[in-house]
Amino acid sequence: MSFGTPSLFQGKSLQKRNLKQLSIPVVPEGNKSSESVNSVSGLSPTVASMKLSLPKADSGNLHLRRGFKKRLNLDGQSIPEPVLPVKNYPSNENLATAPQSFVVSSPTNSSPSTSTSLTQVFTPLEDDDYVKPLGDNDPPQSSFIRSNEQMCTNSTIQLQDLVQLGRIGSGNSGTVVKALHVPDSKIIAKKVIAVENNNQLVINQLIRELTIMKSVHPHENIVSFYGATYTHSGNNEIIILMEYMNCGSLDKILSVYKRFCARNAATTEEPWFNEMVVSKISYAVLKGLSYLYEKYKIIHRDIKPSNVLINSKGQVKICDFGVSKKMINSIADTFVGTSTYMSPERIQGNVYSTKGDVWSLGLMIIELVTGEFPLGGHNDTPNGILDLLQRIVNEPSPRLPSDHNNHFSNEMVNFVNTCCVKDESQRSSISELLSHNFITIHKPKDKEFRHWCKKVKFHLKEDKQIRREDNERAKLEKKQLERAAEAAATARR
Ligand SMILES: Nc1ncnc2c1ncn2[C@@H]1O[C@H](COP(=O)(O)OP(=O)(O)OP(=O)(O)O)[C@@H](O)[C@H]1O
Repeated sequence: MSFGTPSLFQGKSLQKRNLKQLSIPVVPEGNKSSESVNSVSGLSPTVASMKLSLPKADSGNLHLRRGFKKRLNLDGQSIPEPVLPVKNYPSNENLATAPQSFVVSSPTNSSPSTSTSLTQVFTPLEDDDYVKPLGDNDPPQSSFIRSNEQMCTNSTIQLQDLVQLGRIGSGNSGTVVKALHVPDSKIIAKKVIAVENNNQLVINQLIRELTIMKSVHPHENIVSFYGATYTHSGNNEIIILMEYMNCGSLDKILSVYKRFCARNAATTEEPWFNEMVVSKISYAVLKGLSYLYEKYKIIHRDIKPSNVLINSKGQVKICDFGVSKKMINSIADTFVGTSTYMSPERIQGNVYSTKGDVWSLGLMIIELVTGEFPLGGHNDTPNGILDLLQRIVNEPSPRLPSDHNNHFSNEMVNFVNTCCVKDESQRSSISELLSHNFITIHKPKDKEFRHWCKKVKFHLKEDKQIRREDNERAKLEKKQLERAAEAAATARR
C-alpha cells in the first residue's frame, strides 16, 4: 500500500500558509474603546486590540476558517460563532453582545481565585528559579509553571491570548484542542484534564509531574512544554500547553492508514509503516528516552502510539513523560486500557527501569507494522484487563508475524525480539539499541523520512475531507428518509 500518486501530493504546510494569510493589524494605541472591549469580552488587551482579517474562501483556507467555526469551550462543547470584538471591523456587532467564551478564560469573567491563578501562571521565572517538586502532603499550587521555550517575544503565554481552533482528540485523562496563540500567530496544543471530585492526591501528583516536565529543556525528540495551570472554580481542571505536532500521534496515523487501505483495497504496494519509517521512529523515541533518563533520570513509563507525535518537518517527539507509577496506577484504576503496553516486570511490581520503555517500544513496533495490538489483535481479544496482564506475564513474548504476507528484514526481526524479551535483565538497554543495525542502517535517511511525514500530512487532510463528506452525506440521507417517512405518514392520514 502506498501513499497515493505523487502528483496529488502538495508538500506545503497548510497551517503555515493559513497563518501567513491571517493578518493581524494592531489597532492604534490610545484607542480607549478597545479597553472597554476587554472587560466585556474577556479578551486580554493584546487579543482585544487586534483585528483578525480572515483569508478569502478557497480550499486552502478551509482548515483555519473551519477551525474558527468549530471552537470548543473548556468542556469540549461547541461555542457560538465568534463575533470578533474589534473596533472598526466591518462585521463587528455591538460589543456588549460579543460572546464571553471567545477565549479560554480570563481574569475578567472568572471568580477571584481563578483570576489570580491564571494571571500568574504564565509569568516567566528567572532561569534558575525552578520550583521545588511538591511532597505528597504539600498543598497544591494553583500556579507554578512557565514556558521552557521562548514561545513569544516577551516569553509569556496568557491563557486569554489563546483562541481555540478545534478538537484534536481525547484520551483517558483529557481532551486535547488546537489553539492559536494570537500575539505570535503560533498554533499550540492545549490539553485539559478534568479532575473529578477535587481529588487532592491526583492534583498534587499531577502538579508534581508537571513541575518535572517544566524543568526539561527543549530537545528535538521531546514535545516542548509551554506551561500549565490548575483552575479550581467551576470545573476543576488542569490545563497543559504544549507544542502542536501537525501530523498527530502514531495511533491516529495508523487509523488513517487503515481507512486508506479499506478505500483502496486493490492497492498492494508498500505499507506506510515500512522499515525505514519504523527505524526512524524507533531512533527518535530511543533518543528522547535516553535524553530524559541521562539528563533528568526520568523514565517515561507510558510509551505507546498515542504518545509519539510527528510533524511534517520530519520530527518525531514523545509526550506525556514523567508520569509516575503511582499516577499511572491511579489513572488505571479509573480507566481501562492504560496498562496494555506495560512490561512484565512492571505488572509484577518488580524494579522498574528504562528497559520497561524498551518493552513498550517493541510492542508499539509490532502494532505499527501489523495494524493490531500484539497481545490482543487478530480476533484474539483478551477477556478483560486481567486476562491481558496474565498474557503479558505468562505467554511467550510477542513477535513479528512470519507468514508469507510479511517479509521483514533480519535486522528488524532481531530489533523487535531484543525489545520484547520478558526477562528484563536479558533485554537490551536504550544505548545498546541505539547502535543496533536496524537503527544504523536507516539513520542517514532523513530526507526520505521528511518526505514520508509530508505525505502523511497530505493523507490526514484527505482523510478528514472524505470523512466530513461521508458525514454530510449520511446526515442528508437521514433527513431524506425522515422526510419520506413524514410524507408517507401524512398521506396515510
Ligand atoms: N501536542 C500535540 N500535538 C498534536 N496532537 C496531540 C498532541 N497531544 C496529543 N495529541 C493528540 O490528542 C490525542 C489525545 O491525547 P491525550 O494525551 O489526551 O490522550 P492519549 O495519549 O491518546 O491517551 P491517554 O490519556 O491514555 O494517555 C492523542 O491521541 C493525539 O492524537
